[in-house]
Amino acid sequence: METLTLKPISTVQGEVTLPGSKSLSNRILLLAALAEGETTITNLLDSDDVRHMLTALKQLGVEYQLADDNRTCILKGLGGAFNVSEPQTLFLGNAGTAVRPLTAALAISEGQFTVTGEPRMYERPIGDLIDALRPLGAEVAYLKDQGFPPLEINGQPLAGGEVSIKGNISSQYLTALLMVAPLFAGDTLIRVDGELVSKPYIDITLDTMAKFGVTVTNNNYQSFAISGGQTYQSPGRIMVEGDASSASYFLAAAAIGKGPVKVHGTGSASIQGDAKFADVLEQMGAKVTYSDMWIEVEGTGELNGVDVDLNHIPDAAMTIATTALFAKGPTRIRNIYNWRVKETDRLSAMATELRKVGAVVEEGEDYIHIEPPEKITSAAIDTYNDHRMAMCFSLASFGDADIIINDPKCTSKTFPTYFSEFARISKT
Ligand SMILES: O=C(O)C1=C[C@@H](OP(=O)(O)O)[C@@H](O)[C@H](O)C1
Ligand SMILES: C=C(OP(=O)(O)O)C(=O)O
Repeated sequence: METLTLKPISTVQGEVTLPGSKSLSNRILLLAALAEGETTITNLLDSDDVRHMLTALKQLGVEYQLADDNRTCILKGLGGAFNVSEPQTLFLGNAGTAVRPLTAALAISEGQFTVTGEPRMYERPIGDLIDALRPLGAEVAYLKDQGFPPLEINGQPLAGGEVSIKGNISSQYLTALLMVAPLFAGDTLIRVDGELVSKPYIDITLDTMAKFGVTVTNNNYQSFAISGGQTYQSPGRIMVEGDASSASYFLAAAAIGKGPVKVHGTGSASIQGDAKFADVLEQMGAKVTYSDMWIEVEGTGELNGVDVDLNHIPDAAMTIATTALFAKGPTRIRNIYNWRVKETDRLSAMATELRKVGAVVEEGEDYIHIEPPEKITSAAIDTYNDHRMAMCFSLASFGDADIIINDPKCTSKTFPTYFSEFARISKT
């Protein structure tokens, strides 16, 4: 196994141009494929999750040209759902933003499809989405465990209607249903059954749909009304915002060290919920400046632990867990049960690895409580094939000890060049 040794650093300083947002890249690619007209997508993320979406679209008959750097894509929309004569097996890795929306899109397309992925994807639930699609007439079968991929889908046009969906495990199921609802023959009313997690991701979905010409009536995230028989319309050109979750590591590093660090590509005008991550750093004591499309953080020399509900920013929330190593007093991150069904069981993985560097950690069913150590212990950090575990633990190198990151290349899911960017702004 490859490892990366991070030598102790004292500060970070500089500017980072963020790679494109994963959440936006995969939404835009799918809607551009379903839309009428040609779309030029710029600042597309070049990473595993997006590559899986691109490969799947090609298999589904979508024509596109990718620039040499994979960041500009000119895509010819189909003007409706997919229509494929040969059965297709789509390998979607561990990309939730590909598996969930594509499953819904395939369910309404003509053809026979098998959705496969990495072993971890077979442990990540999808039953709440299938339970919503089946009453509408979708034919989806589980090929292994009930409620989990791999899936076999016998696609066909659907009529729409009234449908309930659970949103307490992942917002991606609702996102998937919202994205296909305009293509149903008739009107649709989606009712969210119970609690909805990760709400800001629904804003990303609705905003992207609007950019492709479809308006949804959002009744306070409890129900959504969508007219049927619509066709998405290409906006012509569309630029992907910088990834706000990827920004969190650099901003937290500035809060721990001295900074300043300025990230370009996300800011107060961003549609991504994770752009609000810096508010938590501010609450901990950092100085934060927002402009529309950049964020700057400067350390003040004092970081305090916080007790926060971070359900709205589950990905960037992980960055607070390792920032907490350098805060005065304990930090508690609450309402994050669904960390358990992401790239790994992140509550368990985070607790295990934080303990290795000396923190005293309580792992609750849906929270984590972290007492920072007096001094960081040198450790080899396991990353569980989870890009965010690897990126979060780069922050532990602010202690006076070597930090070894096992399998650093797992950042390729969303940020293949992360460690070189981190090294570029690091000062020993
Ligand atoms: O819709 C999206 O783009 C995402 C939604 C979130 O998932 P959940 O809704 O499962 O929390 C987030 O963790 C994931 O990285 C991306
Ligand atoms: C949870 C994540 O990914 P996915 O889109 O696969 O759910 C993530 O990127 O942290």
